[in-house]
Amino acid sequence: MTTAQNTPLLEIRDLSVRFGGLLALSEFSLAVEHGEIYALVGPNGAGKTTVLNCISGFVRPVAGSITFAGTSLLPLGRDRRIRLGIGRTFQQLQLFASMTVLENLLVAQHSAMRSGLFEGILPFGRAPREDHKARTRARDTLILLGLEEYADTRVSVLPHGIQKLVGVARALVLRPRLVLLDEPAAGITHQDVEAMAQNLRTWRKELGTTLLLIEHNMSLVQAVADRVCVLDYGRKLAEGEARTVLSDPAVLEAYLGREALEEPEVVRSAVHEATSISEEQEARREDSTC
Ligand SMILES: Nc1ncnc2c1ncn2[C@@H]1O[C@H](COP(=O)(O)OP(=O)(O)OP(=O)(O)O)[C@@H](O)[C@H]1O
Repeated sequence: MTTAQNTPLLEIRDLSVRFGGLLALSEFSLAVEHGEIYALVGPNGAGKTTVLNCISGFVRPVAGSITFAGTSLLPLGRDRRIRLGIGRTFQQLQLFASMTVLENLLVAQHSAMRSGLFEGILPFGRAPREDHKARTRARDTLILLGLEEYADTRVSVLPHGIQKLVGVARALVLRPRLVLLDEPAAGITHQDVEAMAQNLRTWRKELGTTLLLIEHNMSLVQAVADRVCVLDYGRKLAEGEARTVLSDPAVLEAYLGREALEEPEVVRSAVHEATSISEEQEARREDSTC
């Protein structure tokens, strides 16, 4: 193992963010290892998206540092961060709805080219060989995500679950080292959640991508996350293996409120919910680590 791999791929130290009088993040620290699937969870307004926004450059913290692959991120603009290998999906998908799936992936690469991500690649039309490369990469990404049948379909007519996958494909087509996923399971069916869990494991394995995801869907978190961090009021409340962290009374209280915690039945069912990883999920987790 090289020295670079001995240090975390992403390291956040003592990050604080203010929005006017609101302290959205307070001395928040986090380290994500190479190849890890790391989940950030917590109640609404806890500060999860703010963490992702700080990493990708949409929000500037008032204090702290973020290091990615040994490079300090905070002095860098958003394009530079993408060029370093940080990809991202959004809660609001931000796809071009009137374009086809393939065109969305080509546009993503085109934008990256313009910002210098793929140095030497010229815009479409002017360099047919490079256009061919971009199309090949887009098609490969669609195959990896099982989306090839939708390549020539307009995004607007696709079901929401498929659109979410297209959002992920758009991030993965640039082959990021780290991908930030903002609620990949939001608004998708139970069946799609299963598929999403399988996908996350496949992407990690096939592309060697490290994944940092925000998620409210605890089934998905338990199925895929190597580690979980719970945020509450901008502070880290707990961190560790999903099953342990999600049954921690302090975590349950943050989600359910103190009154609910005093109701043994509520606690029992919440703990059950938080710890009931099916045998099937366990088996798949073991498969993916082979
Ligand atoms: N641009 C902004 N301006 C002002 N306040 C903001 C801004 N962005 C976030 N906030 C506030 O900061 C706090 C943290 O927000 P954030 O979106 O990071 O939470 P979250 O954990 O992602 O919530 P959710 O799960 O509901 O998406 C919230 O109180 C939110 O209202």
